[in-house]
Amino acid sequence: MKKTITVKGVTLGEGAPKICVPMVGKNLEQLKEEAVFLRTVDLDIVEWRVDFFEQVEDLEKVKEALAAIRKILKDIPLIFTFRSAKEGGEKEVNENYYFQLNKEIAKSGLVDIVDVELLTDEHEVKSLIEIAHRNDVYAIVSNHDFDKTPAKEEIIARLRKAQELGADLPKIAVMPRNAVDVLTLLEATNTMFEQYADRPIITMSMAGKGIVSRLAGEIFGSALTFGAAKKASAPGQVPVTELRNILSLINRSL
Ligand SMILES: O=C1C[C@@](O)(C(=O)O)C[C@@H](O)[C@@H]1O
Repeated sequence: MKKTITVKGVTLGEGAPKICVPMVGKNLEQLKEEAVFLRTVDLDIVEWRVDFFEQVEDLEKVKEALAAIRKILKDIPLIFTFRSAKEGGEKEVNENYYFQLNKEIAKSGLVDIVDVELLTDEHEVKSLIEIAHRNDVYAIVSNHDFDKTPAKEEIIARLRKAQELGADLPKIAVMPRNAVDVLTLLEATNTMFEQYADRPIITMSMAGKGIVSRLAGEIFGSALTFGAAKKASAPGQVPVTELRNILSLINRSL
């Protein structure tokens, strides 16, 4: 039996992939509005993409905004993600602040999952995961290639590296240049799921060409899919309502 992960009643790694919608507000007012709107959307998990927040470099402001978001979202599972510019995000901060921010938030009791990028300081990644676990917070260890799709072996190696570092949810997002690249991502996902995944994994091939990877996770082995409510946080995200219908259709066909 493969392990599943349950966050506030939402189980990843069982049945249809769960739907995560990113929040991309720039300031407190926009974030509050977004959170209120998201309460009306059929989603399973919310991700706060804090790199979109104008005051992300002020830890106290981040905590304040987070408290406001949590108050509105109530018991919806929440992922905290600072996506660096080099991996497709909005901003770059120095690595010290990146880890300080994530560690403080992991200790805050306000989030359920933190996302940490694989290609950062290994020692710091491990230490952040330890802190997260001590505070009952799960860790995604993620990697993004907005330029290309690495070889199957490389995709698997990165997901396994994330496992080795202690990730609860290894994740990789890659950019396809052609249809074969989409197959490469799906094949890597399937092999990882069949042979090495003792815990749920998250994979996607981005942009229009990669769409099948955001829909067919239940077949190939990806536990979470990112959908768009108002504004997408990455190319290729499918509107949530359509996403839920397709995920259910696939689930019923299996
Ligand atoms: O890592 C991911 C996946 C993603 O890049 C996507 O392609 O859907 C969207 C991001 O918000 C999230 O942090």
